[in-house]
Order: sequence, then C-alpha cells, then structure tokens
Amino acid sequence: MEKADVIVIGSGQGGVPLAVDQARSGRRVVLFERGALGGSCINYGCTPSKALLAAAHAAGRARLAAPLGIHAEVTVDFARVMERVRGIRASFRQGIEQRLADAGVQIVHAEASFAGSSTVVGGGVEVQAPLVVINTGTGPTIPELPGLAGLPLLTNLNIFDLETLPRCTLILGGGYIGLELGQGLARLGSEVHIVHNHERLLNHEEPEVGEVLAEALRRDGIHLHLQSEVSQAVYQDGICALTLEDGQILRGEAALLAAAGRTPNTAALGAPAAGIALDKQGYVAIDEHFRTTAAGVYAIGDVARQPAFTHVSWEDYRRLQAILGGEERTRSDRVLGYAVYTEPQVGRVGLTLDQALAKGHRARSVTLPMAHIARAIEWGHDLGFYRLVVDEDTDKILGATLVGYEAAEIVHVLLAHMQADSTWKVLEQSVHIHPTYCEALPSLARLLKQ
Ligand SMILES: Cc1cc2nc3c(=O)[nH]c(=O)nc-3n(C[C@H](O)[C@H](O)[C@H](O)COP(=O)(O)OP(=O)(O)OC[C@H]3O[C@@H](n4cnc5c(N)ncnc54)[C@H](O)[C@@H]3O)c2cc1C
Ligand SMILES: NC(=O)c1ccc[n+]([C@@H]2O[C@H](COP(=O)([O-])OP(=O)(O)OC[C@H]3O[C@@H](n4cnc5c(N)ncnc54)[C@H](O)[C@@H]3O)[C@@H](O)[C@H]2O)c1
Repeated sequence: MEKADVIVIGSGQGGVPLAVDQARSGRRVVLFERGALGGSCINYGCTPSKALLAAAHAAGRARLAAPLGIHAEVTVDFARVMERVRGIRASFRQGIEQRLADAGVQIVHAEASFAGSSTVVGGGVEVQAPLVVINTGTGPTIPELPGLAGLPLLTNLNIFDLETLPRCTLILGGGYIGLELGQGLARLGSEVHIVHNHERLLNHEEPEVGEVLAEALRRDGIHLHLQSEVSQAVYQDGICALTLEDGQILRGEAALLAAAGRTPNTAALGAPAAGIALDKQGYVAIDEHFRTTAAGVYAIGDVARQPAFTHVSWEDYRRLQAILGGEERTRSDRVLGYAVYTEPQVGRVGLTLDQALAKGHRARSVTLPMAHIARAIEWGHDLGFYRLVVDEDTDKILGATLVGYEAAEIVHVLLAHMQADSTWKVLEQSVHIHPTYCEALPSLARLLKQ
C-alpha cells in the first residue's frame, strides 16, 4: 500500500486547484479520476455548452434581426460548430493536465472506492492518507419512464460528440440544461420539443422568469409541452415515439435528450461502508466545514449538494483550504450568484422576495420591465425585467433577478454591492453610464423611493 499526505477523488472544479495547492506546498498528493481530467465543467458542462451557445446565439440574433431592418439568411455549418466546441474543450483539458503535472500531483486514471475511511483503491493502486477530499460531482438522472431504459439517449455526457445535427430533438426537462441546449439546438436548426413536468419552465425561479423564457423559446420555434410527462417511449431505427400523459404522441426521426436533473456520483465510492454517510438522495452528507461523518474525509462541490455551479465548487476549494489552514470559515456565508445562458439570459443573486420574507426579513421588491429601459428599446430587446429585493430595516440589497440581454454580466453589479455590504441607497446615488443596461440599475433602486 502507498502512503500519501492527501487523496483527491475526482478532478472537478474544486478538486484540481486543491490538489495543485496541496502539492505545491510540498505534500504528496494522489488524485483519482475515472474520466477526462477537468470534470463536468470542462468536458461536458459549462465550456462546451457555452461554446455551442456562442454559435447558436449568433445564428439566433441574425435570424431575429428583421425588426431592425436586417434580413439575414443563416446557414449553419454544424460540423464546424462542433469542431470548434471540441477544440476549446481539448485546450482547456490540456491546461488542467499541465497544471497537475507541473505541481507534481500523482494521477491515477481509474475509478476510486474506499477500502476504509483513509484508504482509497482504484486501477490496481491502493493509497492511504490522513486527508481525503471527495469531489466526484454528479451525472445525468435518467427518468424511470416506461420504455426509456436502454434507448439511445443523449445526455450532457455525449451530446458534445455529435457530428450531425439531429433533425428533431425531444428534450425531457425544462431546467437549465434543457433550456440552454434546447435553445442552442433550435437556433442551430433542429426542431426542438421540450417536455417539462411543471406548468412553468425553470420552476425553481420566480414565475415571471419561466414565463419570459417560454415566450422567448416560442419565438425560436421551440414546441413547449408544459405540465407534461412521458407515459411511454419507443425508439427504433432513429424513429422515436413519445406518448405524453395527455395522449399526444410526438413521433418522428428524432434524438432524445435527458435533461431531467442530476444524480450524485457516489455509487462507486463505497462510502457508507467506510463510515461516510450519504443523504437520502445519495449526496455526501457534510457539515458547515465540509466534514463528512468520517474523520479526515471532506467533500466539496456538487457531490456534497452544494449549489451545482462551477464557481461554487471552486469557492468550496478556497474555503476548505482556509479551514485546513486553521482559519474560521464556513460553507454557507457566500453571496450566491448564478445565471442561465439562454437569450434572454437570467442573472440571479441572493434571495428572491419570497425567500427573504421566509427568512424573516422585512423585505420589499421593485421591478422595472425591459420595455422601460432606453438601451433595450434601442437594441430591440423587449423581453425581460430587472427586480431588486431589499431589507426595509437596513436598506441592504438582499437579492436580484435580472432577465434580459447579457443579464449574467450585469448582475455582477449587484453581486459586488452585496459583497461590499452596500445599500440600495448607494446604488441609487451611483451615476451609471448612458445608454447602458447597467444605467437601469440606479433607476430600479429609485423606484424604492416612491
Ligand atoms: C451541460 C451543463 C452545463 C453547465 N453549465 C454551467 C455553467 O454555465 N455555469 C456553472 O457555474 N455551472 C454549470 N454547470 C454545472 C457545473 O458543471 C458543475 O457544477 C461543476 O462542474 C462542479 O462540479 P464538481 O467540481 O462538483 O465536480 P465535476 O466537475 O462534476 O467533477 C467530478 C469528477 O469526478 C470524477 N469521478 C466521479 N466518480 C469518481 C470515482 N469514483 N473515482 C474517480 N473519479 C470519479 C468524474 O469523472 C468527474 O471528472 C453545468 C453542468 C452541465 C451538466
Ligand atoms: N448556467 C448554468 O449555471 C448551468 C447550466 C446547466 C446546468 N447547470 C447545473 O446543472 C444542474 C442540472 O441541470 P438540469 O437542467 O439537468 O436539472 P434541473 O433540476 O435544473 O432541471 C430539470 C427539470 O426537469 C424536470 N423533470 C424531471 N423529470 C422529468 C420528466 N420525467 N419529464 C419532464 N420533466 C422532468 C424537473 O421538474 C426539473 O425542473 C442545475 O441544477 C445547475 O445547477 C448549471
């Protein structure tokens, strides 16, 4: 058996920098990875999806430019789109490999499992270390629907390997992945149907968010089947027939994409036998300091049911590093921002009004429709709104929801105010540049004076 100072399982967004930092400080680090180095984000998540969306949105903007007096005929070279996507993915992956190699991390390209709380085995290697960090992420959930098992499904794991654009794509799930990839494939020329089992898309967000996105997706020609589930799936020789609960049958030459949520990658770990407790859904149970139920074993990122975003997993690493270095940090005092990269985008930070009220804040919200923003009128962006939630006792900004052009960028203005513990009055007094989208943020705050 080999001895090491640190074992990292999974080369996700937290595991890689942690392994590198630990190795750079002179410790012997062994990292187990069963797939491609760099985890979901680089290989089958953020990077390829956003590279695909760059092409798709270029096509979509050109097609929707008629109201500006521009009539474009769009031709999509799907093979070139995907070649570029895979090229970016390969270069990012190579960067990770180089970082790990430069730091002297020993990599075991194999699936890891626990042979005791401080002993990990995989690929014929057995290693023991006083510190083990689990960063194994999640994989796609395949819904248990009659006929679905064994069908040639697309998931986020294989969709970026497509060589040809599906003529038609049927998507199960109207969450982040379903909407981003659905709009992406539609804008590249596929006929897209999204089957979603709630009355609104992105049902975890405020109702208006899903309503705006539904309108935007319909303008892209996407067929939405809301409050709907598949009762039977049949797939043969490229022809798919999905029977929906209302009896409607979606039939044709189609690809099927499962975008119905995530399942933690813990099945192979043998964690419970090593004294590492999982929760009911199989996520690793952790405390405020990322500690699992086994001494010396920590978990970070998606597998620990942290909000499933790359920047959260990365920030988990930074916090865990600080905790291991003796600092008093916890995992839950962050200002959480995130975004959905549809067009229009959704930029979110902090609490919604309902969440703020539920937490006991005396909270209030104000909303500015996109149609009242000069920049939006000039650019012809009529869909969306900006919403701000504040604490009436302290004037602190508690959260914001922005739906509109590049909202993922613009929301950082509010994130910075929140991180700095600033108030809506400071925002209201700021003189933002005309004519920008950000100019609307002090105007939004000004509504609180009425
Ligand atoms: C299509 C898609 C788009 C996304 N877009 C965004 C986005 O735009 N912005 C954003 O912030 N987030 C996005 N996400 C979420 C983001 O990818 C994850 O939150 C992020 O990758 C954090 O993951 P992680 O560090 O927890 O682990 P991961 O990145 O999932 O890495 C886990 C690694 O562990 C390995 N592994 C698993 N089990 C074992 C084992 N037993 N032994 C050895 N290795 C193992 C896996 O192979 C994998 O490489 C997206 C996700 C998807 C699927
Ligand atoms: N922009 C980003 O940051 C980004 C992009 C993609 C993914 N992600 C991360 O990945 C996670 C997973 O994304 P996701 O879209 O797979 O999951 P999700 O949980 O966001 O959405 C899945 C949706 O599918 C619906 N659903 C489940 N089973 C269904 C069925 N049988 N038929 C119809 N609908 C069904 C659910 O109601 C749910 O709303 C997200 O939570 C997010 O954190 C982030």
